[in-house]
Amino acid sequence: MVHADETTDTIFALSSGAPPSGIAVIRLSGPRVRFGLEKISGSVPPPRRAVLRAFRDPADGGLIDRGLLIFFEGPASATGEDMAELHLHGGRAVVAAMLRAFGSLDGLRLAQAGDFTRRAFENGKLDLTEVEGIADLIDAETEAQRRQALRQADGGLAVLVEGWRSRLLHARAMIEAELDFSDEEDVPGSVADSIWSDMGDLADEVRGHLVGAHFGERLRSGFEVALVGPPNAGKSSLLNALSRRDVAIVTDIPGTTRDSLEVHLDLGGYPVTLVDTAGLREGADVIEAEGIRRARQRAEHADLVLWLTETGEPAPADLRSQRRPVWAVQTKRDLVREGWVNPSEVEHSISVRSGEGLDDLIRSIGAFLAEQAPTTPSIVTRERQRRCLEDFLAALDIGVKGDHLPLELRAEHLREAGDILGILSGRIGVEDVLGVIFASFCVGK
Ligand SMILES: Nc1nc2c(ncn2[C@@H]2O[C@H](COP(=O)(O)OP(=O)(O)OP(=O)(O)O)[C@@H](O)[C@H]2O)c(=O)[nH]1
Ligand SMILES: [K+]
Ligand SMILES: [Mg+2]
Repeated sequence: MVHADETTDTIFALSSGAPPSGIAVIRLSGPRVRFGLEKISGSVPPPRRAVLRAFRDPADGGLIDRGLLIFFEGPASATGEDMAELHLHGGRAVVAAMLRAFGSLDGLRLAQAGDFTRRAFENGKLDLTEVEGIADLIDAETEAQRRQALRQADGGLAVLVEGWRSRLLHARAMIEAELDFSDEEDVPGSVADSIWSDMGDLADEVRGHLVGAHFGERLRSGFEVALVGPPNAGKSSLLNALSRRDVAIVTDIPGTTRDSLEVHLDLGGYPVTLVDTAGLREGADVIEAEGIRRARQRAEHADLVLWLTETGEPAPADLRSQRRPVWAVQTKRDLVREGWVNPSEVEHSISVRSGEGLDDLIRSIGAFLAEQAPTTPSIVTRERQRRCLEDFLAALDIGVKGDHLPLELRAEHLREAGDILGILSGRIGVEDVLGVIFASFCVGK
């Protein structure tokens, strides 16, 4: 897994945001960090102490900037290698000159996306689920996302997996011992019985963590709320009102929206993808019919469907037949006409024009999402993690429930289960997964 050419290089990159900014942070990692610091700032400061230094161009000694310098001595650093941080003035030219100066030094190169985190992973500072947590922490846009990502970056899943792995190793060792002894005819009793009951408990524990997996994955990627209803119901108007932008075209012509359109919102700390769809009606032209097909499809995959009509009538049966809830929402409350359902009788009644009912609707959606949250926070947040744990359970269950199988075969399934945990934490066989995960990072992380 360790590539000699990559780890012998010393990497550097701008780790703070795009200049100009108040301060820019350039990070370095690798065996030639000391050499780089000597060339640029004259000497290597004592580890973990911020010192004020002049940074000079190694070519002509010209002053580039003055700023803070911190040296971290490996292996007690984020990557496990020697590292340094330079805090500079965050001007474009300052940053460019500094990067150019480091690039002119032998054995130093600009880092690629995710290089620093990759080294931390390869040097055993992080397991793969922690790496995934860090990626999510950087991407987190809402409070609930931040908390979930931090739990994972902090080793929430990694610690569990490590515990499961050692229980599995213990079980396998006991079974190996039993297999060895069973050659001798007169060994009494069987240790394996207690082992299998512990493995059964382990399976239940993992199953428990999978219960919240769907919520965890949705919290990471966003919950989908679909706006569905007949033409002119006011779907696009509601999308615009909730996102406080003119995202969708609104006209009094039925069939204005022909394709699905989405916006990302923060509703009560939860990430929500709000989807506007084409109005559902019979006898539409080819383009509109395709839009209607997509609308139904989006509704099928949504976590919540809002059925918008001017009358507040319930949604058609086929929309309500699926598992996720469908709320009937009466629109244009400001226009409520005689003979129509009294707004006090429908659950949600709104007017985009007057603003009535909008806050209530937002609150209800937030409360609905909060209700979905499992009582213990979900620790599984990605499809990759969930699939690993499902495969793990499948292998473990064959072992646990296989009293009719020879002990060797049951033990073999435990070995397989252990390998799957290794894939989950990134210990084995994951080169292809690694490429994808690290490429999703920014340069300098
Ligand atoms: N009075 C009033 N008019 C509204 C309200 N909401 C929407 N409208 C009007 O209703 C008409 C249709 O609104 P849209 O948001 O385009 O409706 P839609 O459901 O997206 O329509 P399609 O995309 O054609 O299916 C527009 O003329 C809006 O201005 C409201 O709360 N009160
Ligand atoms: K319309
Ligand atoms: Mg529309």
